[in-house]
Amino acid sequence: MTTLSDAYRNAPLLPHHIIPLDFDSVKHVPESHSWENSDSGLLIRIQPQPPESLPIIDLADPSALNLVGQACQTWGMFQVTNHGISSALLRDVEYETGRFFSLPAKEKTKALRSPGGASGYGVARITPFFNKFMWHEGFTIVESPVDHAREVWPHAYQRFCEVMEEYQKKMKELAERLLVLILKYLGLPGEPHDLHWLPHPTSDDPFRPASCTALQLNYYPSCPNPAQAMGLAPHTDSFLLTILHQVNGTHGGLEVLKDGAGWVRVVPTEGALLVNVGDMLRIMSNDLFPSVLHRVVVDKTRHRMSLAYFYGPPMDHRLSPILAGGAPVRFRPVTVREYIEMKAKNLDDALSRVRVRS
Ligand SMILES: C=C1C[C@]23C[C@H]1CC[C@H]2[C@@]12CCC[C@@](C)(C(=O)O1)[C@H]2[C@@H]3C(=O)O
Ligand SMILES: O=C(O)CCC(=O)C(=O)O
Ligand SMILES: [Fe+2]
Repeated sequence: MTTLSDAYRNAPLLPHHIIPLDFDSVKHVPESHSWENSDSGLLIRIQPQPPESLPIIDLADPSALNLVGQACQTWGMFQVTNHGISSALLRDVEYETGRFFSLPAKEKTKALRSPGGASGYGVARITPFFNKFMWHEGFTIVESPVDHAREVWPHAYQRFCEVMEEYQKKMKELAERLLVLILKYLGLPGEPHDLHWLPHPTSDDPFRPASCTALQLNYYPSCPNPAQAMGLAPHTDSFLLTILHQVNGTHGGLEVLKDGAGWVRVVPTEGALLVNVGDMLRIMSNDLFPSVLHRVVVDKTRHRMSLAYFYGPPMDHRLSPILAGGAPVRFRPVTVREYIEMKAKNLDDALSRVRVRS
């Protein structure tokens, strides 16, 4: 079986593209982290637009299928309520995430991601594509975090692992529930032969191949000069769907690039989870659903945390557009593994490399 690390092995990172700055030790934004006069500096300016609120969809609503489909088509992003994730579990993951990031830098680097690996502590994977560093620390979990958690807490790693594993289990159920709706909306025919990795409504296959998933814990320290810094640089997510939980959601920080309007702030709704379309779903929808560019801005006094769960098909699955009614094909087939490798090497160009030119 191929894993996420196999896909990343061919695009290893340099050490300075793994180890985050010790943010506790700085009083000013260092040159390495100042985007003000860099190519992407223009991007930082906060737009005067009022904050946008994304559609909020109640999953218990009988018309959820259409609402979800419409939101994917217009925004590529929406919020869900009645999502089945208990507030107790959310509180537990928040607590454990905070417990990790509040450790001294020296302790956190014990869980450092290896150069060719996918999991562990470090800067965002997209860092090498920008000439400035982000005001951000991440901890990527692929399946079980036990190996890294043990390095950090040799005797007290269990609670962290239990909570993160339970959260991933619940996230997977939610992601699959959403995908079944979305694929129905796209007009998937009755017996999807090559989609046997999705749960079947009536007969669940015990030999169903494992989907490719990851959980990313994000930490954005407070920043002495937010106008100079970038929390997370503009990117689209790679997998089918991302489900985002914003800790203490009320103050936000996430922004999306909206046609004609520039960067607009997304206001989180308490208790709702945010879902966004990734590149792989864009391919499957034959470009009907946009995978929107988003970024994170930081705050002068408050740090921010978020948990992003990424759900994709199994590594060896061949992605191709689902075509309802003879539309021209916009993307050529590509396996999940190939796409992840392309993205690791080319970032934003990855999608255009699978696009069929007309
Ligand atoms: C399973 C995934 C999805 C990854 C890569 C890998 C683990 C971490 C994810 C993120 C999280 C932060 C933004 C992003 C752009 C990044 O730099 O790392 C994401 C990326 C992607 O969606 O491509
Ligand atoms: O922290 C956020 O709000 C967004 C995180 C994100 O975009 C990601 O992890 O891919
Ligand atoms: Fe993202």
